[in-house]
Amino acid sequence: MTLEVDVRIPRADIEAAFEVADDDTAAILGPNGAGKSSILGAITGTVAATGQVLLHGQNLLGLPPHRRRVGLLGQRALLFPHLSVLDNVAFGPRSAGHSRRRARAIAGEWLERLEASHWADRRPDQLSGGQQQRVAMARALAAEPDVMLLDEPFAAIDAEAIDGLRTLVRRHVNTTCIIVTHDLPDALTLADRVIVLDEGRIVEEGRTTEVLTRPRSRFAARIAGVNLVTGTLADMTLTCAGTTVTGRPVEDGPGSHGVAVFPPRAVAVYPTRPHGSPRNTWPVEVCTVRSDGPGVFVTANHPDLGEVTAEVTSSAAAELDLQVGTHLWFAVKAQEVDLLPRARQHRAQRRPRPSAI
Ligand SMILES: Nc1ncnc2c1ncn2[C@@H]1O[C@H](COP(=O)(O)OP(=O)(O)OP(=O)(O)O)[C@@H](O)[C@H]1O
Repeated sequence: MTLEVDVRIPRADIEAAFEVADDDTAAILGPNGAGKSSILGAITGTVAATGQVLLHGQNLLGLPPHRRRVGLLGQRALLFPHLSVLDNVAFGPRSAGHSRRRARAIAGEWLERLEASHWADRRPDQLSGGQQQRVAMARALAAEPDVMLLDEPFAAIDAEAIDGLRTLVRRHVNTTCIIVTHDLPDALTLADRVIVLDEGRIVEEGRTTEVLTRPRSRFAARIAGVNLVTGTLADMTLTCAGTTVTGRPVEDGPGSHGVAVFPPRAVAVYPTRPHGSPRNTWPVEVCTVRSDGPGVFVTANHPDLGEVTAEVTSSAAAELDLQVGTHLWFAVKAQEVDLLPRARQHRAQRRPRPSAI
């Protein structure tokens, strides 16, 4: 369902209007205090707002929070400490009017989908933070929300658990969704579109890869400023037109669409083809040269990969003939390249909701 947001939030002078298309995911990015959580609060009903939040043509602002069919997963799991994991997850279906038995059956199914059924009888304090967050995700999804809001859902999770949780979100959050994040991989792997908020106003909005490759706002430039190449993933490669980019192994398997991400400082620049070179060695033609502080950014075109930017020191720049049209070689070590599955491409792999049991 398409979500149309056009709200004013008096507590912090926030005014924002945007739309999230049916079953799309939008990432809201922005500096601390920009108003990201307040906007989610306006949608859930915990923050006072005027204007409208339209879903099925109905203005959610006129409804009490429990009737909005909006699910929220925040930084902390906030499970009910006195209930078992199963009963925590059954809470949503039970509140929606299902019998206790049916609510537990739905909860059991969600726990299985999120690979958490072995904790069904435990209490929340017997689980790690990452495990609790997985249960909280099951609890939110078991209520079958029309819209899912994720407010920095991995911010308090140990680094090694984040990839697994992100994969679960990709597979199982199959409804219109907004994620607030500071993390580039979250935006790239989960969001179709990016909305950048600063001081309560939207300063930039667009398709994720476009905003992150050509950021116009200072904030997007700060978290992006990376090279992104889109293509088809295999275990350790991404193929774009006829060129293969080798990187670190990817979890989400061969055949899916993905993106190779590497920072300009990882790109080495040579006037001729380097010997004993890394796997990723590409002939390019310079299109722009820009100085920024101590670094010089050289953007060059490759016939398959498109524009790639390298950052070199000013002394290295002086030794190279950096004119528009100069032919150079760019080289990037495979361990500097992150391969990530793209947001949209997993829609087909997503499973139906388990309410059909
Ligand atoms: N309960 C509150 N009452 C009044 N003002 C608040 C309240 N909570 C937050 N604010 C103000 O609202 C503004 C936006 O805060 P919000 O938490 O929405 O920003 P954010 O972009 O989510 O920030 P962060 O990334 O730090 O979580 C800030 O100026 C903040 O001081």
